[in-house]
Amino acid sequence: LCFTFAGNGQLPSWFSVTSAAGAQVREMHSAGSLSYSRTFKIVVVGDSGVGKTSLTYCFCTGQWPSATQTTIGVDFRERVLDIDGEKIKVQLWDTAGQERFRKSMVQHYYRDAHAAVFVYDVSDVASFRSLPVWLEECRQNSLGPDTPRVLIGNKVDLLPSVTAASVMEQARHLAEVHGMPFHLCSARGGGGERVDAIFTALAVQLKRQGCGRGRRVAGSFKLTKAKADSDCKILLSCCHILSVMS
Ligand SMILES: Nc1nc2c(ncn2[C@@H]2O[C@H](COP(=O)(O)OP(=O)(O)OP(=O)(O)O)[C@@H](O)[C@H]2O)c(=O)[nH]1
Repeated sequence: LCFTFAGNGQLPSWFSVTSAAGAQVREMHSAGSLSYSRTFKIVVVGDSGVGKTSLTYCFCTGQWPSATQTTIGVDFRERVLDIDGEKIKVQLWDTAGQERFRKSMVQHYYRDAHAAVFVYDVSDVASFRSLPVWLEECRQNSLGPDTPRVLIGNKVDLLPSVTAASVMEQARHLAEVHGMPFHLCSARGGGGERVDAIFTALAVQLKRQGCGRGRRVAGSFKLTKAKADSDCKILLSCCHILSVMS
């Protein structure tokens, strides 16, 4: 119900070479058998419907999701990138935008996160106005100004309006004030490359900052922290579903 390990062996294994901020990045869609030396945990937050699921799906699978459903609790999507010769798992935590599906789980989403991605919908001013709330939630969970953060204005494929343009200016300003890069993109039709570039650049930045060391031994599937993490997440999300249902 809650878990989508997109790309886990479901996708054609292809990769291409590109560069992000001067780094050599081999992009490979994650397969279950791929080994990696460390994991970057990135939380993706924003109002319900801004496109968090679509963006994370797009990055991890290279495809546009034919349909999405409101996220309950959290979804996990992963992709292994080869950055400067090191295989790194980029784990995107696609969190629920709706308050009733977050509740007491919030602190677990943020625990040990290396970066946060804030998303708003350029066609929905309210989703932009909510950003301070998401920034504050992150700050309260130890993802403050020292943590790499990115602001994304999604759905630029929708017709531009005067309001959208003025909101973009305000978004630029907000990003500047909070010291984070601001990107416009679309998870829909043809926007995949841009989405790729945004998340890849963030992963490169995390590598340069030395994040995620000492998490998992490459190729080892016995007693790994990743396995324990994964089991923990399943348990936590089950508890959350039960609490929502009751
Ligand atoms: N036109 C357009 N529609 C998009 C884009 N990204 C997402 N959508 C649509 O917006 C709707 C919501 O997308 P989701 O990805 O489910 O949004 P979300 O932020 O994950 O929502 P919650 O799970 O409720 O927090 C869906 O109908 C998507 O198809 C985009 O870039 N352009």
